[in-house]
Formats: sequence, C-alpha cells, structure tokens
Amino acid sequence: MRQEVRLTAVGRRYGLRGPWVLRGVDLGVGPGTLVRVDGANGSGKSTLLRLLARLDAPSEGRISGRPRTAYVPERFPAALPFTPLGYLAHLGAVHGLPREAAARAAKTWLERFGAEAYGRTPMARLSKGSSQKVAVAQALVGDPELLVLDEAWTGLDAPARAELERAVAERTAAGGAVVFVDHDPRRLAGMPDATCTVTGGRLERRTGGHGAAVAGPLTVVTVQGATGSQLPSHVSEVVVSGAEIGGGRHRLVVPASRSDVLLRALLTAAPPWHVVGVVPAADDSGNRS
Ligand SMILES: Nc1ncnc2c1ncn2[C@@H]1O[C@H](COP(=O)(O)OP(=O)(O)OP(=O)(O)O)[C@@H](O)[C@H]1O
Repeated sequence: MRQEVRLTAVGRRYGLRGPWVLRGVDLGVGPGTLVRVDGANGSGKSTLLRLLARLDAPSEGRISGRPRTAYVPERFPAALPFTPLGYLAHLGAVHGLPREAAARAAKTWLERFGAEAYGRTPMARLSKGSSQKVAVAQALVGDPELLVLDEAWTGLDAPARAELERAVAERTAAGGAVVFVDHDPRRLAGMPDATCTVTGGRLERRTGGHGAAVAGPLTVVTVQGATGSQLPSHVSEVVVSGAEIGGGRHRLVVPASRSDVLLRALLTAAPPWHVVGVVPAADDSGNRS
C-alpha cells in the first residue's frame, strides 16, 4: 500500500433529509496499520466501513487514497451461481492474476480455510459457515492493499477464525492495512494500532493496543524531508514519540517491532523521506530534544 486512505470531515446520511449517521469524521488509515472499529448496534460502523472501501460515497466531506481494496460484507450473498473454485479464480483474474495463478490462489485460500472439499459444490448449496469461508477467501485472493472486514469472523469455525487472524497479520506485515469490526472484544486483542468508536455520529479514536511492543526494545529513526514537508499523518500512529531537531530533520522513536512499518510509510511518501539513521534506542547518543 503506497498511500493512506483519508477521510476528511466526512458525513453520511441516507436520503436528503435523513438523520446524519456519521458527521465530521476524520480518519487516516496508513500502510501496515490495523484499525478496529467498534460502537453500539446501529451506530454506523458498517456505514464507515463501506465508505473506507469506497463502496459508498460520503454525503459531505472528502475521501482520498485508492488502494486496491477488498471487503467482506456483514451479509455475503451466498446464492451466487458459481462454485467456490470458479468464483475465486474469476475474482483472482479480475484482480489481474494470470488464469493459472488465479486458479492456484483460489485453491490455496480454500485450503487455508478448510473449504477445499466443497470447492466444486454450487455456492447456493453451501452451509452458512462454508459460504462465510468463501466470503473471506474472495477478499484475500487478490492480495488487497486495504482489507475491510465487517464481522468477517462470524460463522467461521475455530480453525478458520484462527486462519483469518493469521491472514490479517500477514497483510499488515506486508505493508497492507486492515480495518475490521467484530462483536468479540477479544478479536485480535492487543494488535490494533488504533481503535475507533462510532458514537453519536462521531468517531473517537484511541491509539494503541501495542502495550507489549512499546514495552519492548525501541528504535530511533532519524529522517530528513524536503523543506517544509510534513510527516505523513499516520506516522503519529506508529511512533512512541517524535521531535523536529532542526534543518528539516525529525527524530522518531518507534517500537523496534514497528520500525519496518514506519520506514515503509516514510519511503513511500510523496516525496519520499531520506532516512539518515536507524539505531537501537540504547545506542542513540545525540539529537535528543
Ligand atoms: N442503505 C441504508 N439506507 C437507509 N438507512 C441505512 C442504510 N444503511 C444503514 N442505514 C441506517 O444507518 C444507521 C447505521 O447503520 P450501520 O449498519 O452503519 O450501523 P452498524 O453500527 O454497522 O450496525 P450493526 O452493529 O447493527 O451492524 C442505522 O440507523 C441504519 O438503519
């Protein structure tokens, strides 16, 4: 993922005079980040996810950034006139994979979710749990840069739930972003870079969930930008602290486990940032501010 997706002053209401479901929402989702969205029933979580996935447009405000996006809806249309293998291979091809690679990816994802036995069964005949496996596989088959999951774990058996958690970790480690809603507060506990709560049409954002990582070793990254350039906004979601140290240089302290995410964000910014130094915090001798 090269660029963040950013919602700026976004509002959404259904119908010209309908009540505002979301209003004044500002949210940036950067490369390599995992964001949890929570909130009461009917608060607007799915609305926010559909906006992020660009399946819906805001009534006001702006959305920027167009990563390759995949979405698992809360309700997957199970009765599609395909077999899982045919459907996934077709989607792989739509995502630009050559025919054989698409067929291989389809098979691999069905195997990962324990659904290979019914790869050739018409989808309309699948159980709810089995069609949910196809729903998550269809989102992963094209290696999306942004993965949006609306209650995607619901209906999966335990091994498939664990596999989806692994797939999420793989996506973020590869520099992709994942935004998810799940009714189980333990889902991916401790992993999200931020949790956003939809309440009264507004979004309250809490950074963190990386307690263990922050308690671990820290890395100091010194970077230099072009005159007057601003750090990409999602950098603040990864670093523990940051300070400008003069001459366009910034000294950023980041959990060592997240330094790859920070470096990727800086190097893929437009224009890219020059990395002056990366040292373990214990060896960082100067430039403290
Ligand atoms: N297409 C639509 N047309 C009209 N109203 C809608 C539409 N989609 C959502 N709404 C309304 O917007 C509000 C927020 O719905 P949304 O599905 O985004 O909430 P949610 O937090 O995901 O809910 P849940 O937790 O029940 O899934 C609700 O009042 C809902 O009725």
